[in-house]
Amino acid sequence: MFLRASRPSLLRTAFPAVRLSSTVAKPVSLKDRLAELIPKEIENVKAVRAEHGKKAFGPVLVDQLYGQVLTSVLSRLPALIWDGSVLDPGSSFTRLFFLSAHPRSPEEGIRFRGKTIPEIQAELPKAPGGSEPLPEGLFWLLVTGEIPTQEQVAELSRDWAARAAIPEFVEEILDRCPPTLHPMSQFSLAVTALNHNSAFAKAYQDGISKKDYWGPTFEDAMDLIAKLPNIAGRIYRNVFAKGKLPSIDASKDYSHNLAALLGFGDDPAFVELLRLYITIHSDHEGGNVSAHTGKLVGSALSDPFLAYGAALNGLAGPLHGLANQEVLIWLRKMQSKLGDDPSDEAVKEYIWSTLKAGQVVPGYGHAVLRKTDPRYTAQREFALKHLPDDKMFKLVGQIYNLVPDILLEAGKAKNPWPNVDAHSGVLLTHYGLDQMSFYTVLFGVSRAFGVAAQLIWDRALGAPLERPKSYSTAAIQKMFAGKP
Ligand SMILES: CC(=O)SCCNC(=O)CCNC(=O)[C@H](O)C(C)(C)COP(=O)(O)OP(=O)(O)OC[C@H]1O[C@@H](n2cnc3c(N)ncnc32)[C@H](O)[C@@H]1OP(=O)(O)O
Ligand SMILES: O=C([O-])CC(=O)C(=O)O
Repeated sequence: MFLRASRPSLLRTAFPAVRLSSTVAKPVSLKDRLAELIPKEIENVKAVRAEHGKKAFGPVLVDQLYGQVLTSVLSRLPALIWDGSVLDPGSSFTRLFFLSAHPRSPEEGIRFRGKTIPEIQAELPKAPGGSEPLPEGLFWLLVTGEIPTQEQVAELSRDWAARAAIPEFVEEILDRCPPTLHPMSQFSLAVTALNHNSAFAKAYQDGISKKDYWGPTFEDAMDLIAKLPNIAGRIYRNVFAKGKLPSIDASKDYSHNLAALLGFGDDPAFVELLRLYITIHSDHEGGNVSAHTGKLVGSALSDPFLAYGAALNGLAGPLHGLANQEVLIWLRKMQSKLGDDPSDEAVKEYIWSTLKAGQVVPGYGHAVLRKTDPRYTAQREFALKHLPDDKMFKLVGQIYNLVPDILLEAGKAKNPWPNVDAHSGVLLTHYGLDQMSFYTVLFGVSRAFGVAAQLIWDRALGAPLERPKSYSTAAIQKMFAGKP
């Protein structure tokens, strides 16, 4: 709301804090003042980028600090150590520093400790009668760099089952959440509250030496992973009124227990899907929002529960993990508008209408990948094997044939190909888990594996506090003023 200074004396009496000039209106509300300042600052930033954008600032260009030109600096600058997984070793560095001298790398996608998804599918231990890898084996691989034996994996299943119970007060927190509170907010609340029993926080208070940090961090990391199925199951049953939570079965693997807690334990195909799902969503090197947040918060020696609670809040954003929910909402809207069997022309028009409305096509594009996400391909192969005739699966395939050309024609997205989130919801929906606001919780259960593995190593190797330098636009202007 703006006050006109037409009657200065009256205004001064009623609003003494308002500074008046005889001619200019001054907003009294902070938001109104901000609304005035924003367009001016947008112009100012444009001018700074036009004048100084191509000037080198350390290893980067000024423009890259603001992002979007050439490529956002943060997704290219080697800045983090992350041991569990890497997207195309070497190529990002090459592209940042030797852009013109080297051909563009194809960015083939994730490797867990050097192994591609098909390789881990072949090499990691399976459940009796199962054909998908057990996430227990993936965690062993992330932590040690080694493929575990069947016995080692069985021991992890038993250990996690033994640690699975959550404190009563955490159950109460969840039971008191309104069902309208998003499942990811409930998830983050519960994980943060687990810090109550953190072995690391206690050991730190008791004066543990730096060289011993990794021990209690390991215990917390194991507790964190072990307790997630009970938290996820409780949220699912509370929010969607799905009845009483069963107990953990110590003779079953992690994914089987998670499926049972959600009410799908009797469906072997769903259990297999969860094994694949948790394995492939676990880790995507260190710079993605959730993993990086976990590492950043952990660098302050916040315990693994606090660090992972923070990571979950990042995963809950629609440009990151929540995109799997957004994909399903988008597909459902498309189906309700165009019917079950739409023509390519109708689908194209729907995709264009999304872009023209200033929205992103969910499930497409990526900050680092430059081709179809191999996690998308793994899920597509699962669908071809288990649900080839599913209508929504067919729609996902149809969209795959149309979106990349449209994104290329629109001319903004650097990667027109699908990411992991373009496919996951369709698989879950097929088995009856069609409450899309819950999907990112499952992603969160899985991502804990990667973040926890790295937190253990960060404490073992004495990783430093993370504190990047930042600059204001005014500082940039001052620094480069008058310089060619
Ligand atoms: C597990 C995961 O986190 S995977 C990613 C999940 N997220 C999604 O699927 C959401 C849709 N995708 C996107 O929004 C983006 O591709 C991201 C967030 C994944 C990557 O973002 P960026 O690294 O900034 O991508 P990029 O450099 O290609 O962006 C350049 C422009 O293209 C646009 N763009 C990128 N992807 C898309 C898309 N799928 N639909 C429409 N526009 C897009 C960006 O919004 C940006 O526009 P702007 O210049 O107006 O700001
Ligand atoms: O790597 C990224 O930025 C996003 C992503 O795909 C993930 O975290 O799984």
